[in-house]
Amino acid sequence: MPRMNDALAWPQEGGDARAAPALSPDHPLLRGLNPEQLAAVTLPPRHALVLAGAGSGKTRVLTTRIAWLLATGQVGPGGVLAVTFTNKAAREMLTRLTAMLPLNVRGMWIGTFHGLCHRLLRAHHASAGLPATFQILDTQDQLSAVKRLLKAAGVDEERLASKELQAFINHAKEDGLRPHDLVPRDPHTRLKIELYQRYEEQCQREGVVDFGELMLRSYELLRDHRPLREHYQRRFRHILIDEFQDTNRLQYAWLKLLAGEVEDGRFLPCGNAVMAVGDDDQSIYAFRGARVGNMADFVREFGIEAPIKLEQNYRSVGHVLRAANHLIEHNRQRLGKRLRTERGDGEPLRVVELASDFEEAQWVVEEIRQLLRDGVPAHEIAVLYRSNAQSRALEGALFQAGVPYRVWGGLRFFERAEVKHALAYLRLLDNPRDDTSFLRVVNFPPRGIGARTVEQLQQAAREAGCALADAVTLVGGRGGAALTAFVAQLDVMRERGAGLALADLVRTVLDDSGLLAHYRGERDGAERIENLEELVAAAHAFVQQEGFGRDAPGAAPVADADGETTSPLAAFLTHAALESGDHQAQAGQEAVQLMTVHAAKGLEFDAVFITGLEEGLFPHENSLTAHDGLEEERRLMYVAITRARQRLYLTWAQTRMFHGSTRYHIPSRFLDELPADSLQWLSPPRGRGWGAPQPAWGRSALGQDDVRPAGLAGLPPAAAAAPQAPVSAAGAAIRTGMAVFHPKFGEGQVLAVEGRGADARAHVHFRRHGPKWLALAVARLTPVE
Ligand SMILES: Nc1ncnc2c1ncn2[C@@H]1O[C@H](COP(=O)(O)OP(=O)(O)OP(=O)(O)O)[C@@H](O)[C@H]1O
Ligand SMILES: [Mg+2]
Repeated sequence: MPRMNDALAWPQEGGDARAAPALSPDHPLLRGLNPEQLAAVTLPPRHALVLAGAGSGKTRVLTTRIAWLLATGQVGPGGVLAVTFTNKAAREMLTRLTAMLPLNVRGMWIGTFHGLCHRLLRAHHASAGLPATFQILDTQDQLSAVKRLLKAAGVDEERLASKELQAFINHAKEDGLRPHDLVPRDPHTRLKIELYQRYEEQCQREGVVDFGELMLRSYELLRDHRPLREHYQRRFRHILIDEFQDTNRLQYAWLKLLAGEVEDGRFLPCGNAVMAVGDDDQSIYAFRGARVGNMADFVREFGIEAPIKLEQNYRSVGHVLRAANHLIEHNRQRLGKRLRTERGDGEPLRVVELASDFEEAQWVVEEIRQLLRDGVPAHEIAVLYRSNAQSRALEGALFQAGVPYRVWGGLRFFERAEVKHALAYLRLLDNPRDDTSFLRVVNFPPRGIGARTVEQLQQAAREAGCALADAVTLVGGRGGAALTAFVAQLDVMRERGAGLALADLVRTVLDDSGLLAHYRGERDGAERIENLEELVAAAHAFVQQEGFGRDAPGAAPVADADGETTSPLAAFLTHAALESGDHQAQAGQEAVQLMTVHAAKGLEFDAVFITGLEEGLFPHENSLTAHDGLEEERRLMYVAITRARQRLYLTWAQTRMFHGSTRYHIPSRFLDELPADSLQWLSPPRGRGWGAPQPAWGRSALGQDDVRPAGLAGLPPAAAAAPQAPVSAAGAAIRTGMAVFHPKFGEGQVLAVEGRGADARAHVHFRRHGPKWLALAVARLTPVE
C-alpha cells in the first residue's frame, strides 16, 4: 500500500463528518478495493455489520476504513477504538496503518478486549477501586491464588478442586456475574459462591486482577460512572470490531455501553458508529462463552438494515476455496454465504494417509523441506493441529531435520508445566541430588509439605553441605516425617522402575508420583493428562529411534558406540533438556509456524498442513456429545482450510499413541465432506504393513454409531492399502490386530507388524506390560482364538 503524502490536519476529537473531504476512489488508500469493499470502507458514519466469509478482506476493510476516516479528517487518532482478537492482529493493524499514513499511531486505542480494558483501568484506577500499581494475574498465577485461598479456608482438593473453583469464577465473570448475583442451588454451589467472594477480597487486598476481572471491572467502571461513560461515548466516534462472531456476552455488553444508553430496557445508540465484521462460519470459541447470537442482537439493537456482504475471496486458489465451501455446506446452522475467487484453480489438495503419527511427522517435514527448496519462505509454511499434544511428534521431526520452527500459542511440549513436573520426578530417579527437581515436586502433587518445612530443609542442607534429599532426616517434627516419606517414595519408585522398559518406567512414575491422579481430579485436567500420556509415547519413540535394545530396562546402562554407558532414562532426559533448549527459532528468524487451528484464526500462509485428520481427534471425540459440537468442529475445519493461499496438505495417521497406548484410527469424516475432484490422494511414501482388520478396542473413543468400517468406505482406491502378506512366526501367521499370547508378557494385541523374514518384528500391546516390540524370529508369540 503506497504511503499518503498529503499533510493531514487532525480535527479535534469528535470531528465533524459533514466537513470531511471526499477521497477519489483512485486515491492510493482506496485503490484495488472491489465495489463492496469500497462501499464498506467509505460508509457514512453509521452502524454496520460486515458479514463475509474467510479471506474476503474483512480485516483489510476494517484497517482501510480506519485509515480512510483519519485521512478524510472525519476523526482524529484519539477518536477511534478498534478491537482485534489477538495482540498479534493488533500489531499487524498498527503496522499496516503506519504504512498507509504519515501518522504516529502509538497512542491509538487498537488492541484486544483485555488490552483495552487494561488501559481503561490504568487510566481510571481510582474510580475502578484499584490501586495505581495493580498487577495482572495470568492463568497460572490465578490458579496459585485460588489454591492458597482454598488452603486458608480449610477446603481440600477432594471437596473442591482448585481448577473447578477457578473455572467457576471465570465463567461467572464472563457472564458479568458477581458473587451476590449468583443463587446457590445446592450446598456445593453455595461453597463455590462463598469462596468466589473470598477470592475477590483476597485479590482486592493484594491489588491484583485476573483476566476476567479486567473485562468485568472495566464494564462496571463504565456502567457505574455516567460522566466517564459519556466522555468515552463522545470520544470514540468510531468503534470497529474484528472477529465479532467470537465475542462473549460481557464483551458485547461492554461495547453497548460505549455506543449508547439502555433506557427502559431499550438500547438507544448515542451517535457514534460501530462497525462489526465477522463470519458466523468461523465461530469457534463457543466453549469459552462466545455467542454467535451477538450478531443477531447487534442487527436488531443497532438497527442494521442489511449486513454488508463480501463474496470475493482474495486469499486462496480455487481448489482450496471449493473445498472450504463444500465442507461448510454440511452445517445446518448458517446465515449462508458463498465465496468465489478469480485466482486460478491452483493445485488440488494433497491428502496423505500414513501408518503412524511418527510417520506423519516425518512426511510433513520431508514435504516442508521440498517447499523450502522450491523457495517458499519458512514463515509462509504453517502446520496446524487440533490439540496441543500433537505438536510433540512434529517438533521432534523438525528438530531432527534441523528445520527452524516456532510454536504459537501454547508452550512447547517439554516446557509445559505438567511435563516439567513429570521430568523432575524422572530426574530425581536418575539423580537423587538434583535439588531443583526436588524443590519442584517436593510438594507437587500437594502432600502437606509447607513452605516453612522446605525452608528448614534448605537451611539444614546448607549447614550439612549436602543435597536436600540427604538432609530430610535433619528436619524434625511432622514436616520432617513428611519429607522422609517423600524421599522413601522416590526410592520405591526407583526400585520398581529398575527392570522396566523406559516407557513403562515413565508410566510407573506418572502413577506412583500421584501426578495422573492429581490431574484427573482437576476439572480441566484432561489436556494435561493427554500431555503426560504423550510423554510416555515420547519415551517409547525415543527408545525405538535411538536403538536401545527393544526390551532394555529404562534405568539400566547400555554401552553406546563409544563404549560409554548411559541408561535410556539418562539419554531421554538429555534429549528432553535439549529439546526445550533454544533451538526454537527466535522471534523474527525465518521459521516454520506450528499452531493449533484455534490460534490460526485470521492468519494466512502460502502452504498449510492440516494434520491428524482422524475421527476422534478432528472432529474431537468430546465434540460428538456436546450440543452443536460437531458443527463447531466443522467450522474449525473451515478455518483451517481457509488459511491456505496456494497449497494445502491434509494428513491422517492410522495409528497414534494416545493416552499411553496405540490407538487405531479411521480417517476424519471431514475428508469425506470435501469435493473429490479437488483432492489428490498421494500413495504413501513408504511401504506399509497395514490395512488389517481394526481391533474393536481401537474404536473405544467413539460411539459405536460413529464408527465406519475400517475398509475406508468412500475413499478413492489409492487410500485403501492392500494388506501386506502376514509375517509368519513359529509357524503361525501374526497379523496386525490379532490377539496373541506371550509366555512372559501374557495376552496382548498386535499393533503393527513390520519387516520381513529374520527382520520381522511386531509391536504388541500387552494387557499387563504395555507396548513392546518383539522380534518374531525369536519371540514365542502365539495367536489366541
Ligand atoms: N481488493 C483486494 N485486492 C487484493 N487483495 C485483497 C483485496 N482484499 C483483500 N485482499 C487480500 O486478501 C487476503 C485476505 O484478506 P483479509 O485477511 O482481510 O480477509 P478476512 O476476511 O479478514 O479473512 P479471515 O476471515 O480469515 O479473517 C489478504 O492478503 C488481503 O490483503
Ligand atoms: Mg480477518
